[in-house]
Amino acid sequence: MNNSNINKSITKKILITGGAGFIGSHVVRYFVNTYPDDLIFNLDALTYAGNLENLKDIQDKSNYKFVKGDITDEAFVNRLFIEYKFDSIIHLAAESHVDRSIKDPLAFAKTNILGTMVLLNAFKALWQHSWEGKRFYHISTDEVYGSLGATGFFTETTAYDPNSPYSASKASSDHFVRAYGETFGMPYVISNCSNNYGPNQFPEKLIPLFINNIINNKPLPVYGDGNYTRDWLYVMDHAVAIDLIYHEGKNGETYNIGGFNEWKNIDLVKLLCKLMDKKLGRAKGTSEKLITFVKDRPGHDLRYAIDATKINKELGWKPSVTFEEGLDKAIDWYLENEEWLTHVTSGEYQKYYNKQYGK
Ligand SMILES: Cc1cn([C@H]2C[C@H](O)[C@@H](COP(=O)(O)OP(=O)(O)O[C@H]3O[C@H](CO)[C@@H](O)[C@H](O)[C@H]3O)O2)c(=O)[nH]c1=O
Repeated sequence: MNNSNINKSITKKILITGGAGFIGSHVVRYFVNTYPDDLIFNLDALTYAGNLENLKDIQDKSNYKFVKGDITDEAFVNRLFIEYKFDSIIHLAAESHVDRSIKDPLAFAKTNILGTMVLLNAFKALWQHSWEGKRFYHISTDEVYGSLGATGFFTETTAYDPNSPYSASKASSDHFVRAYGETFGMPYVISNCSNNYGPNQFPEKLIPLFINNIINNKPLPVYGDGNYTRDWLYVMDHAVAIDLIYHEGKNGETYNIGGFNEWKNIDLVKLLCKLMDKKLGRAKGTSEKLITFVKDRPGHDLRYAIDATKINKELGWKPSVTFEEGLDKAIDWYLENEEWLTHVTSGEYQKYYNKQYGK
């Protein structure tokens, strides 16, 4: 196994997949602005969840290039790798919504497993003769570990035990990345993160969906009894962790990333309602009336909680944004960008970009 880590001082061609999506767009912007000497390529299929509007502030930077394409298109990906000879990959492109994975598991296997393998193969074909200074970084999820009971934490050595088609597909892609490391000597690193929130998140996930519904006076569908627990992390803190792991993480290692910030869904939703009433100048208790308990998600994981000691001790990372600050910033962003919300939910941006980039 090649243990050399990434050298910051040498100009690199870095491919970020899924860079037009929620977490990806924050990572792309951070890298483009922080590393002007590196060339940042953003490969994204611009599905319903990807949006170039998310990156309009950096679209003309000389160290940034957008490429529209699907990671499952093997011939296209191989051509791209031969043309640009990427030094490293930060792989975020994925189908990510658990409810969608229950409706269409195959789409998740295709993008998350097959797509990852296409990238691994293309990277292997380029560099197998010499892996020096190269790295495949797979961005993954804490859901691969399955569900916790009322106590305990996921650590990097917790056994994988995925429950949803989404988490099974991410667990599988993690395994393939490790297998390419063991079998072909590919230098890799993996991180598994908890629930992200912040600007630009597609309003199907809990926080942006409920903000959007409160704005529009629509019901807030809380699954089951609402006593499910998630750990929440502001998306920019995730982007900073990714930067640290990419540059300073050890090859062949996994890092867990979390917010040290557990909330029961129902408590989080009530807090959101309170904050939104204040922001919208509505009477106390107005938004809470929108809470509607609905049928539970099948196979709903009870609790996720991350032990982020390793990344803290080894790389000095910890979240910088408190939940109060983060929620406040996120709510303000959605209120200031209601047009974005309308456009992404109507698919209008997609039509525009698909026309512009050909589809
Ligand atoms: C959309 C929705 C969600 N929920 C519940 C289900 C979960 O317990 C919690 C959060 O749901 P979601 O926002 O869908 O996120 P969750 O299933 O935890 O998964 C997220 O977090 C994962 C990391 O833990 C990421 O890997 C996934 O890509 C991301 O989608 O809220 C509701 O009660 N009602 C809803 O309408």
